[in-house]
Amino acid sequence: MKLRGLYAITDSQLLAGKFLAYVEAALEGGVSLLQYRDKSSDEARRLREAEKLRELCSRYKTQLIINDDAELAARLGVGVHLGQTDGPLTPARALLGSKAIIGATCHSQIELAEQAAREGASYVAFGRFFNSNTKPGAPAATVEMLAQARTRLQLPICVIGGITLENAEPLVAHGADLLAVVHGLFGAESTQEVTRRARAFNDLLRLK
Ligand SMILES: Cc1ncc(COP(=O)(O)OP(=O)(O)O)c(N)n1
Ligand SMILES: Cc1ncsc1CCOP(=O)(O)O
Ligand SMILES: [Mg+2]
Repeated sequence: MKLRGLYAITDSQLLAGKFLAYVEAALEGGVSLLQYRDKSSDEARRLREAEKLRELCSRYKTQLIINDDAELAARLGVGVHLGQTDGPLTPARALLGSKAIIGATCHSQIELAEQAAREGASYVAFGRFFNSNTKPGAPAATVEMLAQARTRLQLPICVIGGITLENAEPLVAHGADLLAVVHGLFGAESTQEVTRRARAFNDLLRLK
């Protein structure tokens, strides 16, 4: 099945004290991929939280992806997202097997995406497209580059960086399959608003 839809990404600071409630609210609204993104080095906590997310995801039939850490993904039997400095794709594919979802950060470079495709990525991610509070220093990408990438790549294309319900439409129109969102989803004031936003992202992608 082609990867398409809302790609919710967790943020430890933003979700402090409401982590599982907000994640479940998003899943309730419809999430295709959920990424566990925790940049801390507390491995025990990371394992504990990732296990909880795996349980929640299996209830909602959502695919769990671990950021940065192919070993943790292998331990849990889930997918992984790797940036340009998070280790090579080929050994990750060998470790996780042919069915695992493996994503690759390609910033704004189509050549990186073509290489990731050759090395077995399941999707490629471009961005940031807009200003991002979560990762302000990420290299910028443009809609023009996205349109060009769409003509050159067969793999599902994920877009990331400052995406909200107000600015996502041109990205979908220019070929994005997956909308990866932190603040635009989890920055909401209530669980009800998280669910509403998730549904609205799915409407934008014409999935529901
Ligand atoms: C879906 C998705 N796209 C891009 C990234 C960024 O990955 P990376 O460049 O490795 O940066 P960190 O997220 O690890 O800080 C991502 N995590 N997910
Ligand atoms: C991890 C990452 N990589 C590029 S931008 C970004 C952060 C996305 O978060 P937000 O949706 O809050 O901008
Ligand atoms: Mg990374």
